[in-house]
Formats: sequence, structure tokens, C-alpha cells
Amino acid sequence: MSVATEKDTATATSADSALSVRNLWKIFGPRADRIIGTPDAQLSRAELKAKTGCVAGVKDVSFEVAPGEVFVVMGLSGSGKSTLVRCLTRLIEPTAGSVLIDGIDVTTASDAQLRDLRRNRVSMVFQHFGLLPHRQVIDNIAYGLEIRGMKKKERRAKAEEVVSLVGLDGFSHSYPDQLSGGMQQRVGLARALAGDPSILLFDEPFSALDPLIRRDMQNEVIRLHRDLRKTMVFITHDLQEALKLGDRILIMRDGEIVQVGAPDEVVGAPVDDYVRDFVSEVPRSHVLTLKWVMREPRPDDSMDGPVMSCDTIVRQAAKAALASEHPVRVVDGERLIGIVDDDAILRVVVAEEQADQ
Ligand SMILES: Nc1ncnc2c1ncn2[C@@H]1O[C@H](COP(=O)(O)OP(=O)(O)OP(=O)(O)O)[C@@H](O)[C@H]1O
Repeated sequence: MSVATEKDTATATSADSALSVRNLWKIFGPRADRIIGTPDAQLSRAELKAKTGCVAGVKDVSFEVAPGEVFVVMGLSGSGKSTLVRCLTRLIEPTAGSVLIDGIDVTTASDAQLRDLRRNRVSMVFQHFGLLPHRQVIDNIAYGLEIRGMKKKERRAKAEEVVSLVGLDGFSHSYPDQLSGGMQQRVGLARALAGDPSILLFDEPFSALDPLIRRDMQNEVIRLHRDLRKTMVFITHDLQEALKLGDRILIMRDGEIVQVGAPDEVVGAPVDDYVRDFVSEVPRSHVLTLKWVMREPRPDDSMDGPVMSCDTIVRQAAKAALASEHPVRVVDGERLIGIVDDDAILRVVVAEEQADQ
């Protein structure tokens, strides 16, 4: 679902980023602000806790999110995901660092700027939908618009537009408790979209849903992103969800960044055993692109094989590649950058099938 290509995101700077996080810290506990800049800041989370009683929830985290990108933050329980996402709009006050949204420095924003940011620019979708039980779906969706002071007729019309967008047609006048969990989360999604924010923050929104409904909702997010091109920051502890939704994935451990990369980079080149362990069960042919299995072209290579983009997923390429007598020519735009032989495809697919047995 990439809009922001790797190249775009790699060159994104604070000026053209939708979100820019620089050296962000959140330390919980007494005199937390005195720790940063001292040797104690380098201690592991456990050591810091033992020595000072403080917990480093987020530790010197920096990243940029490009406009229209889906950026996933992933990590096990306690790794600091929720703290990080809450620091972005100062629902939790960061201890140090800066957060820029649409070029506005959230960490130094005035109360009025912060209010504007939370009402108009950033919306959150939580696991617990937080719907108002005595309000109909339509008025739950319009709630943020009401806070903004929009007139009833106008806000209901706006909310009605989003009702269709998230597949809630016919449910506008239902009450939350008449809806299933998945439908309630659609209301949460619609409420977040109604204000037309520039960034959507998702904090484990689908964790409590049944697997099938969860898959539906993930597809819904993919569809909405395709249609609306909103910048999204999505928190999850589920690697499959991260790989499915993310243009890039940030993997956290003990408050720190372990790796940031596109799904194929995380699976194809894990930076350490922690990430390797995480991705060990992932079916590689579903994630790796031809870039990861191609070799250098040689002068004697046949030029009669199929041409495929280097971003083609191996599994999608497999059928046509294996059906051709000639190797696949891998291109980046117009440029030939590699060759993929049948055995390179088979190595990935067969290894995966053996792992399944
Ligand atoms: N208010 C707080 N006071 C002290 N420590 C806290 C507080 N909030 C979070 N922490 C600690 O900060 C660390 C990061 O917690 P956080 O909730 O951000 O992790 P998480 O990755 O979101 O986990 P989960 O998936 O379980 O929500 C944990 O060690 C947690 O115990």
C-alpha cells in the first residue's frame, strides 16, 4: 500500500514530513528529567529502575513519517508503543525531545495550539472504542465536530458521509450496544475520520476483535488508506498486522528502536537476533520482493524472459516466472537491475513449505 516509496521516506526531513520525532524520551518516576544527559541514561531499563526507581518508557527515539505513509510501531508488551504514541499529542508529557506535526512543534505548543492539533489535525483510534452509549452512531461520529462548534445539520451531514466510507450504511440511528465489536470499531474509525485529520493514530485498535473481524478491519484500513491517502501511525504487537499494513515498521524493545524498515527489509535483513526471532515464522515469499532474490545480470543471460518490477512480491512472481523457459528480468523503472532464476524462487518457496511441515 506504499505511497511513500523507500526513496521518499529515506530523504524525508522534518520540513516535508507529516510527523517528525527527534530524540524523544519519556522517563516515568521521580526527577526523571535529571537523568537525560547523564551516564544513567545509558543504563538498561532494568538497571535504571534498580538504581533510580525510574522507568524509561521511551528512550531517545527519532523517526520521520512521510505524508501519506502508513508507519507501524511494533513491539512486545512493555516495549513502549503506547507511551510513544501518547507522547505524540502530549496525552503523556514527554521528558525530552521534539515532535513536529505538520511543521508544528508539539512539545512547545501553547494550550491553544495543542487543542487545535488534537481537534483538527490528529485523530486517535483506540482498542476501547469509548463510544457514548446514549448517542446514536451518527452523533457519536459527529461528536468531535460538535466540540469544534459545528452546527447540528452540518455535522450530521459530514458524519453521514463517513458512515458510508466505513461501511456503516443503515446503522446511523443505532445505539452502540446494538452493534458488534467490529461494527463499534467502525464507528470509532468513522469518528476519527469525520474531522478530516491530517494524521490518524491507531493504538492497537483491533487487538480485542475476533481474528476474522480483525482481518476485515485490517482490510478496511488498507481500503481507506488507498482512498484517502491519510498519514497513519499504527501501533500493534502483531507482526502479521504490521507486515500487512505498514509501508515501514519500527520495531521497539525496552523503549528503544531496534530496527526501522519496509516489511521486506525487516524480514529480509533483520538487524539482530531479536528481530530475526520475531520474523522467523513469517512466510518469506509473501513479503520478500524480487530485489531480495535477484542476481547480477550476465552477458549470456537470455533477454526473452518476463520483465517484472523489483518491488514484485516473490509469491506473486512465482507462477509466471516458473512458467517461462527464460529467467525473469528485474527492472527498477526502465532499468534492468537483476535476473531471477527459477531456483532462486524455488529456494524461498520450498524452504517455506518445508518449514510448514
Ligand atoms: N505511568 C507509568 N508509570 C510508570 N511506568 C510506566 C507508566 N506507563 C508505562 N510505564 C512503563 O513503561 C514501559 C512501556 O509501557 P507501554 O505501555 O508504553 O508499553 P507497550 O509497548 O504499549 O505495552 P502494551 O502493549 O502492553 O500496552 C513499561 O515498562 C511500563 O511498565
